[in-house]
Amino acid sequence: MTSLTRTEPAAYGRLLTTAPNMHAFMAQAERVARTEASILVRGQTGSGKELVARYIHDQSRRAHGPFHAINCAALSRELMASELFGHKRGAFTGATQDRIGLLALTDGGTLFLDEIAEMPMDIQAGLLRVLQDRCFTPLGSSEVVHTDIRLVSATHESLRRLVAEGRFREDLMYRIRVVPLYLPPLRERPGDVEMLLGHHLQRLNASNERQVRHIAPEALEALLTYRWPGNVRELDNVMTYAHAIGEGETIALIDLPPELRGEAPPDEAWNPVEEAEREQILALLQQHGGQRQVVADALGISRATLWRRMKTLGLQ
Ligand SMILES: Nc1ncnc2c1ncn2[C@@H]1O[C@H](COP(=O)(O)OP(=O)(O)OP(=O)(O)O)[C@@H](O)[C@H]1O
Repeated sequence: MTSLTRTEPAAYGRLLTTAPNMHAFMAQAERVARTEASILVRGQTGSGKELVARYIHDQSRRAHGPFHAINCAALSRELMASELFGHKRGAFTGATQDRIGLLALTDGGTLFLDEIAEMPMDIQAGLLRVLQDRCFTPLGSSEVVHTDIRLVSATHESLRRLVAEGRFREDLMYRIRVVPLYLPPLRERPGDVEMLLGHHLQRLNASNERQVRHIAPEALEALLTYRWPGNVRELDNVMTYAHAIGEGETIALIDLPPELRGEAPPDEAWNPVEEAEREQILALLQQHGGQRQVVADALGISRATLWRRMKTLGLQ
């Protein structure tokens, strides 16, 4: 069995790494943090872009000012406009009260705009005005509000390509990517997968009954050779799953999700009843440190039935 070697990572705020290219990346982030330049972090999903933005804020002269983050992909056009610019009561149906937007709330601080490529064109125009003239107008108001924000944006897409396709304003692109930073994906950070496996196991051991001490060699091989398209977030989820699903001190290959074992995931046809059952079993496994007998007792079924249900639900 393989016990993970515990390499002490460097911590940049909450971002942990042991990789030389990441130390270089964070040193660069630290240097630009001290300027007022707008920064665009380019990186894959789950690779830590928000942690980088937070670190830049904490290292900047604005560290004592506010830090706010907004994910442009998660909001409708209307909600994004009102989140950012705020609105006056009566500005639209449902606006029953005045609302102060993030652009005003972040005055003197740093605003992190995640997935900026998803920002609709008319909101882009409003943001450009903030960067050029340091002012904006809340929805339904004629008042001009002044604000002093430092912008850190992030995208997993090429803004140049979006500009060429007419989906992103060229003038705004130049304003927000004064300094572009390219965050390496997890698979290009030497040593980080192993370090993060150890880190997450320690965290999971601390909050669960099950105490994992080893990873079986073939499971470790699968974890180290996987491409991690969802980066650190995916690694975190995979370890939470493996910790909940297996038993005893060792994570075995069978405890890993199918994609890590080189298999297609179980039938994707979504079944809400099965989904609810899957969640219930996972929650109980987590709660009882992976002890299947206790989980079977809690569900009022035999251990063999639990095993069969878990197999049907793609949990083993
Ligand atoms: N190097 C790291 N060390 C420890 N935790 C990390 C690291 N990178 C990311 N994480 C964790 O992984 C998760 C995803 O990170 P984060 O939200 O910063 O990624 P992101 O690139 O902004 O994701 P998205 O593109 O989906 O918005 C968070 O829980 C974060 O704490």
